[in-house]
Amino acid sequence: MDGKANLPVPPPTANNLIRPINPDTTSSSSSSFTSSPPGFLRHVQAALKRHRPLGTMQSNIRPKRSIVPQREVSRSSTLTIGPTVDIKSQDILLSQEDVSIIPPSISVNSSNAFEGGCKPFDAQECCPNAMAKCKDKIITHSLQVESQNIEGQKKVQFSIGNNTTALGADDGKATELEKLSSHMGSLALTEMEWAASSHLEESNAFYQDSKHQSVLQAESEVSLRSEGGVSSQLAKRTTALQDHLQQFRNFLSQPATLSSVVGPSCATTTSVHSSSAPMLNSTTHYSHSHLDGGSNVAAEPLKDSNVNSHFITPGVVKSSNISLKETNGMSVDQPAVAFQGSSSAINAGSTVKDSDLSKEQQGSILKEINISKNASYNNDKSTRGKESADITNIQSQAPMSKTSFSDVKLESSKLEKPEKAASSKGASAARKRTYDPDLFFKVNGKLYQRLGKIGSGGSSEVHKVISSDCTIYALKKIKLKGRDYATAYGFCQEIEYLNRLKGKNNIIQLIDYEVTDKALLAEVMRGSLSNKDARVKDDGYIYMVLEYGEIDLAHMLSQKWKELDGYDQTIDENWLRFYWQQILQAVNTIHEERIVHSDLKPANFLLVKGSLKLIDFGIAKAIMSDTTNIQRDSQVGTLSYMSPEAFMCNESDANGNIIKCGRPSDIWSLGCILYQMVYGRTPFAEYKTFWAKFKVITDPNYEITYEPVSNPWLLDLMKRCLAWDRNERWRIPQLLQHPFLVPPAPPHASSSQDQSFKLLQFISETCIDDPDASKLCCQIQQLLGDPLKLITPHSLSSREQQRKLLSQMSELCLQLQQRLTNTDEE
Ligand SMILES: Nc1ncnc2c1ncn2[C@@H]1O[C@H](COP(=O)(O)OP(=O)(O)OP(=O)(O)O)[C@@H](O)[C@H]1O
Repeated sequence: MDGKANLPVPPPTANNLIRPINPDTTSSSSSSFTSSPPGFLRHVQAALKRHRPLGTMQSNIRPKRSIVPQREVSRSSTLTIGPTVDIKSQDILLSQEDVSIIPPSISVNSSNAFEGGCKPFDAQECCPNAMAKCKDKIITHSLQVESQNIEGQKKVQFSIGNNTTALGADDGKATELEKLSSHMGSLALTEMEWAASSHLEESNAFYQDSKHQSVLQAESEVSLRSEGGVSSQLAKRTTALQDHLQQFRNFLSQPATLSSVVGPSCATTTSVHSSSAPMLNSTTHYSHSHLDGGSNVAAEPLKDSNVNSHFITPGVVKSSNISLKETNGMSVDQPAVAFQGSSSAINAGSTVKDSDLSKEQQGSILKEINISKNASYNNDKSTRGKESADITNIQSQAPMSKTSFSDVKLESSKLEKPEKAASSKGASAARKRTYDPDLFFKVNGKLYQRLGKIGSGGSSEVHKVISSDCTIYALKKIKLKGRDYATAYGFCQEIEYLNRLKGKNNIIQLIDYEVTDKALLAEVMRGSLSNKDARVKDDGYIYMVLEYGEIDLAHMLSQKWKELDGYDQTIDENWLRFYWQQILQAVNTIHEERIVHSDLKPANFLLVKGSLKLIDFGIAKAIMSDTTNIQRDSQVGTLSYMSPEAFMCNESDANGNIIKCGRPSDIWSLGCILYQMVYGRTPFAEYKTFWAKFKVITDPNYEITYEPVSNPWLLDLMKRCLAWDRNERWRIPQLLQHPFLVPPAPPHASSSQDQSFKLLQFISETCIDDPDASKLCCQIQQLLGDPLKLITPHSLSSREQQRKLLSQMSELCLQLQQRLTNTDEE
């Protein structure tokens, strides 16, 4: 679904003064753009308000403040685009289940979904085109409550079209706007400031006034300079701005993936060319915008403002690395280049004159772009070498379609060289690359912008983040400080397991990780731990960047039960089969790798692109090669899903043997999950406290209650998993072949088989309520009807194989006979 196309268009009102969008410059649907002017007018007004000392336009624009409420527009947009999940009710259900040990996992709710400060569409602002690509992704992936979507959507609209429409909206203010365009550089920044201040209003916990003011001040300075008021103080006074620029620059300066720069999916971008009257250019071809931008710079540097406010994250003005992308895009000559609109920040920067400027103004378009970059970042020479490296790097990946551009690229490299030298000379001015930890996580040098907290487990917090190539990930952060080394070691092991399970489809994929305590990690990787009892003193963290899951099974189940509520229905068997099979396959994958998960529960199965994947190997253990069980230092798992042996781990059984946990312990947990899928509650849900649960689960004579279900195989399946004696529990390969998942094939038509099946059919009909007998009938039927399932066609001719099959058959017949005798006696 094209989220943009679904944005509602507000009815035209007297106040909604929208200049028609020039069709020449707008190639995509304009519906989304027309919805944004009011927001942008507010935005322009805010910008102008801050420019009071520079002009007198405020009074002209003030009346516009009352225009169409943005939020209403946004709200309806959200409703058409994003599926919402009633998190609260699910949480309630979960909390019933995990009463004593682990709280429900996904705690996305209105209060915490964006805890951490940054709202999802900050990312849109950082990299609008790539965000256009992943806008839907964000919306559909989000488990955000409506109010958050509203905020986010508002920003979508803002970033899509508000600049243009707002600038074009008010004919009456054209003169002022033209005047204003001479301050476009500052306006661009002021718009950014608006965005920042808007964030400030909306999430003031994260953007302090002081920071904002410093951006504001620096921006004003830049605009003053753009009027010719160049002064040597500028360098100093723009420092605050540079800091903010630097933060986002760091974010964008990470190696960009090719797709983020040139992918056709980055097709929606907006730029406003003030010099040719405010226009909207939604699917702007790069070459076009590039030429525009370039010529504007040359002719009227002060007017050249490809005004675009995308490149603001709250409190952070985007940096000139945007221009790197632009440069890259230029060499690619692809339509719709990501970051095309970035020239606002760049060109705003270009109004700042420095010694390089006059030389470069004479040069090619590329040179002009470099001017912008150089001007914006003149003070940041220490990082410029890196920038140019980035350029080269990105360009080397980009397909070249025009020779002229290749020349430009070379020229670009040449231009960079003297600056590299200058940068090394200017090392004293070098500033440390910084980033705001409230807004970003840094993992192995890569920045990930926070989008909100997804949930927190017993030991970690998990955040939704976006990378510089606009991919959404989950970032799990585990604090090590204060933990004993053994526990910290366990956390590191999760990394080891996830590395081992890389490429396995049904296991969540680890994208990147960092253990800040390198010594600890080294020990884990070596498989040794010398300092077991000591506590981690340093402020160490483990960061894990993971594939992002949209929803977990716990929430899916609770949704499913909510749907069925009041209809007196049981859960759809095919739905159950579909997901149960995926659950089994995921657990089979780790069991084959000799890993026992030990904390299987619905919350640890995540839906990623339609498939269930297993997460959270925090307490998983590897099975030693000489055993099938593992010994644990402590009780583990989530109470409602814990096996009897997990409760009694390391104790002695009746025969004096040490009780260990192994794969069967996971099978028990799977039984509890299946039970919950069938009945909507776990088998011991009625026992609320730890001790009550402990008592019944560890009692071998306790009978689990199974309400009648229409399919006896389903009942049988649950019992196979929830056998108290761990040796009686089925293993996953058997479970995958259980008749519930693999229903017996109907009898073949051949007459000889017919006869044998008739006998079996007759027997199975008489013991329909006896799953054991039915299963035996089914196995005999399979053996008779399709022995090749068990052996190869070639081996069927071998006498030995035939004897084996016959003995298998007689064994099954004997068991069936015995079973029928037993039921008669009962
Ligand atoms: N890759 C992911 N994508 C989306 N959400 C995730 C992801 N990983 C974890 N989560 C969410 O965060 C919650 C906590 O994560 P996880 O279970 O890994 O942490 P934990 O501290 O080990 O938790 P637990 O208390 O279960 O031991 C999960 O239940 C899940 O809702």
